[in-house]
Amino acid sequence: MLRLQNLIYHPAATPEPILKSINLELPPQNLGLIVGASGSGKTTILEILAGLAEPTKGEIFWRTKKLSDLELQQLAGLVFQFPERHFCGGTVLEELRLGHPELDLKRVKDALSEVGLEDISLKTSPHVLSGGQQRRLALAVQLIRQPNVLMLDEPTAGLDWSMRIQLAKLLANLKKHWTLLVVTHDPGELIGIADRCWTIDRGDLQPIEPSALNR
Ligand SMILES: Nc1ncnc2c1ncn2[C@@H]1O[C@H](COP(=O)(O)OP(=O)(O)OP(=O)(O)O)[C@@H](O)[C@H]1O
Repeated sequence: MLRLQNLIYHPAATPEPILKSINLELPPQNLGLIVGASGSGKTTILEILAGLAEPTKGEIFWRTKKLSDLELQQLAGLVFQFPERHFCGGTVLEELRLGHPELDLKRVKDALSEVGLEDISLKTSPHVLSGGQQRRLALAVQLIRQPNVLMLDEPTAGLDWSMRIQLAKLLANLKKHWTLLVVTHDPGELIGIADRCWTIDRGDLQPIEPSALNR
């Protein structure tokens, strides 16, 4: 269970807090969906959970353990918006092993098969993959590290309708083994696979029934 307790993020330069005492609980093997407009604070939540920004106040727990920034970096696998823009390996294998040259081939292949890319050659350049395959590879890059929570920032942005459906199916499959937290301004096909939903408006996070997002 991931738990955020009274989390505030208020940089000195901003008149209003960017996150206003937010609370969130996400059980294991659930998909949590945070929906909010541009600038509402979605990416900031993920950056804090990935240990990339320090909250002003509040606590983050995994099960009963309160986590430090360093522990957060190990907890979370963050897939940025448009992750394919950040690929820097010359091949799929290099991309998966970036920062982890010791990872054995079995682990590489397991990560690829988790995202349905078991048939691609490890020598392929990430840049020649289709848009949908690139998103899958970006997920595998995080999954290979076996994070406790896989976090995705606008995972369906820039994908066409059929690729969005395929990605939603993949995420529904992944949550059988992993805990997922997704943030988006455009929930669409993600609503149907979400177990818990929240809306965020100017840093104010509130729970909402997934069915209410469809209205
Ligand atoms: N360290 C910071 N200092 C000042 N302002 C910040 C800081 N971090 C974030 N902000 C501001 O907080 C607001 C929320 O940003 P955030 O990126 O979390 O929003 P978002 O909901 O992810 O929007 P988008 O989808 O457009 O990225 C924005 O107005 C942003 O400029």
